[in-house]
Amino acid sequence: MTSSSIRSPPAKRFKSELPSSFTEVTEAPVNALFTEPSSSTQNPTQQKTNDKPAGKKGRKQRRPLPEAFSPADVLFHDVRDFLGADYVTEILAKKDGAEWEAPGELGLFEVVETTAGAFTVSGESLSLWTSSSGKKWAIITPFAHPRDKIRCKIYKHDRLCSSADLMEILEYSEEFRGGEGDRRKNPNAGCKYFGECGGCQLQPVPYPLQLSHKRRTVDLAYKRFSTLPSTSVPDILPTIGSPKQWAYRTKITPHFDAPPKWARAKLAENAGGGEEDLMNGEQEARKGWECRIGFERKGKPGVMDIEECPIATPVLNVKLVDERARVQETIMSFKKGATLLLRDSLPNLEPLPSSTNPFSPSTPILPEEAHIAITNHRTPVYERVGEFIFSFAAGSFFQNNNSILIPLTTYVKEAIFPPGSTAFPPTHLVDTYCGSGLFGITLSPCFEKVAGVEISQDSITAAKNNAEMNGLQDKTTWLCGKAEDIFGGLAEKGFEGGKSCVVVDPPRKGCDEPFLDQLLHFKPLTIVYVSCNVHTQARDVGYLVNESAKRGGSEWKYVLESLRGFDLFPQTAHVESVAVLRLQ
Ligand SMILES: C[S@@+](CC[C@H](N)C(=O)[O-])C[C@H]1O[C@@H](n2cnc3c(N)ncnc32)[C@H](O)[C@@H]1O
Repeated sequence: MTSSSIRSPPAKRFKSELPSSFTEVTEAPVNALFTEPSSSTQNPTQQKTNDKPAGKKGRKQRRPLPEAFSPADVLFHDVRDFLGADYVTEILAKKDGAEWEAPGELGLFEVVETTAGAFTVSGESLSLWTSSSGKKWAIITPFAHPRDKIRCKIYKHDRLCSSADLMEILEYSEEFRGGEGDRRKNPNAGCKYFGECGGCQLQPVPYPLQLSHKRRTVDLAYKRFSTLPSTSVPDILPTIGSPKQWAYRTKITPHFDAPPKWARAKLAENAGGGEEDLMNGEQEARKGWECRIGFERKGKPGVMDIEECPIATPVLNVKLVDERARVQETIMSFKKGATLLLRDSLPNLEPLPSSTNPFSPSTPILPEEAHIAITNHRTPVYERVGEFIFSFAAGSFFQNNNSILIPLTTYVKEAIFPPGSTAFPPTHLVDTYCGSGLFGITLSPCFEKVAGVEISQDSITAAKNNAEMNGLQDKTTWLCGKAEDIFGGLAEKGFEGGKSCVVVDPPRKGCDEPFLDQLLHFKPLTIVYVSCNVHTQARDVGYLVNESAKRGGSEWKYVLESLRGFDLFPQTAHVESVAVLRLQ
């Protein structure tokens, strides 16, 4: 794999420039930084002359292949590209299980010194190990970056690769360090849990390079999973950065484990006594283990104790102190672990906007300090996106980075109505997988009619309520039902493909074929597909483009006009991808 996997300069086809509301953060120039395997590594003390499998002699390891489009599948593609597709194809063709067998020299719990050569899509490092007989193998180590010289310890073998724990960075690569979260630069920067917490893989990476990484992710996803020829995939446009790169996350869900069984048994021993016995018993039962409240450890079981999360909004971190104290105090009453919910909200609106007294866009924007944190799943949360107000139950879906929602929704609007276009503009919008109506409501000023479709009745109720709070009850329709069988229901409400645009924003698993088939049958003028999983998006977009070419013959087809990532999740490896398809 080489740097040519990212094409530049950016596409010319989608003329729309960034809306004025964008805080543009320029990407770092994309070069070989991410991808070149550096020189291969052999631990000199471990060199042997043959490739006996590291597992039991002769035993074939039969392991299930990862589910298509899953993180494990994406990782396997990273490994394949890193080792060389031809080399991997050759190994897989042998059908003797060789792809599962780590070189004998690379035993479990081996400590290896190596130089990281590439970045996986999920932000881990890949190093190349070549055995003395020439077998190539990848070592995956989190929290290291391309060109870092590292010491790591192998803990698991997998197909053509091994996973390792990072023990030490012997020499830092300069390109991938020096971001705001690099604690070498400033010991108080970023997060003190970086290197252990599974949440943010990219913290030390300068932000422009984070954006380049996400652009590369979109590019790779379409190469790997869309089945489209390169001529049908436009150059990936630069990733749009998040206005806030820290303190942006409006929802966090820390977990905690229940006390160990033996501790609860100790407590039970004293249950029959008086109050003093009970207190002493509880003190005893609390000894010898720690109540940890936080997030999962990377690559290890169990929860890490985390007092503060620097990507969460300030009000959530303040509330986290109280929530942690509450759990620590009552932990002995828990038989099972649990997950806390902390959600950032505007304070209750008074009077509550309604269809007769809708939210006024001139309402002053409240400062950060006025926000509150909600912890009950059912309590309504209020969030403002530009001139619109949204309310939804704290436990239901809403995008987690409010700071980028105006750029995102403005971009979708401008993709539907490209400046200077002479094409017939859509008058109707169908917001599929609409949640509480984010796209339908924010884009409503551009349309005569808007319909939202959603599987969750609670979200549809919220969407209807949001339409009313914004005075949009007359031009909007919200339908609960599976998106898989919805376009028929819209026809009677005056929605025809020939005057409509469809926004598609499914969950991570993407759309299923019945939905995509109905979408093709509906034949809207424009489809804007927004996704937090670019791999399933690439699959679905490939299906739409390929099937439309088959079904439309020489009459019509969908063309993938533009592709771009939005950074809804700074410091993490996740990207939100927006694909624009136009009917031709
Ligand atoms: C990624 S969220 C997007 C929500 C909304 N567009 C937003 O940005 O706030 C995906 C939504 O799809 C809904 N959903 C999941 N499966 C669905 C299906 N088969 N049909 C319709 N909606 C579905 C979920 O309830 C969820 O609200």
